[in-house]
Amino acid sequence: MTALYLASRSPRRTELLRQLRIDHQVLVPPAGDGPDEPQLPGEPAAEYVRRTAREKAMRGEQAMRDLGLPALPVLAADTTVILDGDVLGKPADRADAMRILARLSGSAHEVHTAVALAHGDRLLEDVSVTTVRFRPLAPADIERYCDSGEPYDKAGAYGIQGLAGVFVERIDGSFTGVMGLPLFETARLLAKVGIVLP
Ligand SMILES: Cc1cn([C@H]2C[C@H](O)[C@@H](COP(=O)(O)OP(=O)(O)OP(=O)(O)O)O2)c(=O)[nH]c1=O
Repeated sequence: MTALYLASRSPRRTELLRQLRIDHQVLVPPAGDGPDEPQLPGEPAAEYVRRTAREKAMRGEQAMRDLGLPALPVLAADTTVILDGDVLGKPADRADAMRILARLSGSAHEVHTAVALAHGDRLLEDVSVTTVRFRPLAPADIERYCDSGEPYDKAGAYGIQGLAGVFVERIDGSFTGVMGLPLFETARLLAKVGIVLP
């Protein structure tokens, strides 16, 4: 039986929720809804990621009502890579991916994944913050990685779960959070609306 709606186009989020064996239905607002809200002037990166996750959950809940679907909790998340206070989002193109990866090379960055759960008049949220340290990347590493096609739909132009795993010297935090849905925080939110894991 469907326990919740996942308001996300991210295949990683579906996969991670499946790992918890939670029956869910993907519910994305109609195409043409546009990209995520841009960062507001002066808005700190850490607040931006939380707000974006809340807005995704609220848009999902609106879509549930508009479609006349049975009322269930709506889960959404947003993942952002932060370096020196700058938000490194999804790369616009290859040159952008190369520029982002060059910035990540040989240093540590933070990955924030905010999770929001809308249910009735409640909007619950949590955030996972992970520090990821990259080894120094040679220009040839960056070229090859961009050729793989992996950077393009991912915040910070990399996926820890794929080829970029070899760039990661260490992480301090949540692997699933870096991938897009922190399972510890997600399970804790789901418990608050009575969804227990098998
Ligand atoms: C850093 C990192 C990000 N990512 C992905 C997770 C997210 O899908 C994406 C960040 O973009 P998001 O804007 O958080 O999510 P999305 O646009 O893919 O999906 P939706 O808004 O519909 O929920 O980057 C990885 O898969 N691995 C990683 O290591």
